[in-house]
Parts: sequence; C-alpha cells; structure tokens
Amino acid sequence: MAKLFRAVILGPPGSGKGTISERVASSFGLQHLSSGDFLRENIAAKTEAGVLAKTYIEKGALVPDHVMTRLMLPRLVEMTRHSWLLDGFPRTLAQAEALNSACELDVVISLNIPLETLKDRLRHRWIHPASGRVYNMRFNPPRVQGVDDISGEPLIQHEDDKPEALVARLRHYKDVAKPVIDLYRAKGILHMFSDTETDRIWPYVSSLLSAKIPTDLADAQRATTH
Ligand SMILES: Nc1nc2c(ncn2[C@@H]2O[C@H](COP(=O)(O)OP(=O)(O)OP(=O)(O)O)[C@@H](O)[C@H]2O)c(=O)[nH]1
Ligand SMILES: Nc1ccn([C@H]2C[C@H](O)[C@@H](COP(=O)(O)OP(=O)(O)O)O2)c(=O)n1
Repeated sequence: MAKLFRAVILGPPGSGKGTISERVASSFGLQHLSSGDFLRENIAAKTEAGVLAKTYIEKGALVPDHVMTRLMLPRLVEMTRHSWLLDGFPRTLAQAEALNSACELDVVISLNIPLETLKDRLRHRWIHPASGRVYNMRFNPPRVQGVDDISGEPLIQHEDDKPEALVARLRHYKDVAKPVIDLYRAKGILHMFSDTETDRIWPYVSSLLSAKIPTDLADAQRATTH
C-alpha cells in the first residue's frame, strides 16, 4: 500500500485555510479535518469537550491544549488509514508536540495574509452551520443572499468573526503561531505562502502537493473520494 500522506495547513483566522483545504481535498483526495468545524460539531452535540470549548470560543480565546489534543488525536486515529490534511490544528507548540508524538507530517503549509485582508474577508464571511459550507459576499457569494446554495437553509456569521472578537483572535494567533512555524521550519517541512488572494496562492500549493504526493497515492485517493 502506498505510503499515506499527512499535511497540516496553518494560518490566522480568515487566511483561507478552509478554502484551500477544500480544493486540496477535491484535487488530491486527502481527507480534510477542520478543527474549527469539528469543535462546532462537538458544541452542537453538547459533548463534554464541546461544552467546555464553547466557553472559550465565545470569548474569542483558544481552547486549552489538553482539550484540543484530547479531541483531535482520537479523531486522527479513526483516520489512520487515510491521507489527510489537518486545518486549524495544531495551533500551539504544545498541540504540535502532541501531534508530532502521534504521527509524522510530510508537509506544513503556512498562509501569511495581511491583517486588513483578514478583517475584510471575515466581515463578509457567511457559513451554513450544518454543512460547514463557507461563502463570502465578495469572493464566493451564495446564489441567494443569506441562503445556502444546496440546502436552502439560512446562512449565519460566526460570533468569533465579529470585529470585537476577531481582534483578540488575531493578536493571540500571532503569539502562539510563531513557535509552531519555527518548529516545522526547523524540521524542513514548512512551506510559507503570502498573498492577498487565494486564487493566486492556489497554483503554488497545488504544484507543491503534486510534487510531494506520490501519483499512485493521489490517484488511489481520488478514486475513493469521488
Ligand atoms: N475576497 C476574498 N475572500 C476570500 C479569499 N479566499 C477565501 N476568502 C473568503 O474569506 C473567508 C475566510 O476564508 P476561510 O477559508 O474560511 O479561512 P480560514 O482560514 O479557514 O478561516 P478560519 O476557519 O476562521 O480559520 C471566507 O468567507 C472565504 O470564502 C480571497 O482570495 N479573496
Ligand atoms: N486548535 C484550535 C482550533 C480552533 N480553536 C477555536 C478558536 C477558534 O476561533 C474557533 C473556531 O476555529 P476556526 O478554525 O473555525 O477559527 P479560526 O481559525 O480561529 O478563524 O475554535 C482553538 O481554540 N484551537
């Protein structure tokens, strides 16, 4: 069986991790695990981790490392037979070290997007909570404003996307992300991308993964996910 491929995408809120992850999943057949979506599923399901995480997210704070690690690592064990792309985890050095003890990563993609671009994007982000589908009134608007294209259900904006919560998240992101980025740079697996447009970053991400993911593995995974 071809060696499985493990990747992480890092970036501040609104940097396009989810947007690029969806393109990676459909182009290369990797399973996309968004820590934010997984947290929101747990919050909606009122699991023990979800109830605890909610108290932090509502304040625009990060969920404690032990809660995130205890939530994410078992989920990765369930995905052990798949190649995957992890989005939004690890977020801190402690989470990165816990992940590194559980598995070896092949590539870490880090998105470096200007602050004003992030604020503008999240101001216009609308989400369909049940599916996690993401829209943007400027970048990829729904056919009908405020309505999910597929289900017809209402779109919402995340509380923590609101400017007052966002500033706290962006400031905090910078503090905690640096040691994680330094760790993966030291491991020689970090690939940094800077731009204000996802459509300009995507071709570089795509060619990086085309070079890194063995063709037979990508073909096999595309076959299983389509
Ligand atoms: N204008 C514009 N909007 C974009 C671009 N790329 C993504 N977006 C939108 O910006 C918002 C943030 O993109 P996401 O992919 O959700 O970013 P993220 O890094 O996953 O965000 P978090 O889940 O908050 O960490 C969404 O509404 C996207 O549709 C872009 O190149 N230009
Ligand atoms: N490793 C993680 C991932 C998400 N969180 C919390 C904090 C985030 O604002 C919310 C939502 O995650 P999501 O990835 O959707 O949000 P941002 O990347 O921060 O924009 O979950 C966390 O505390 N630790």
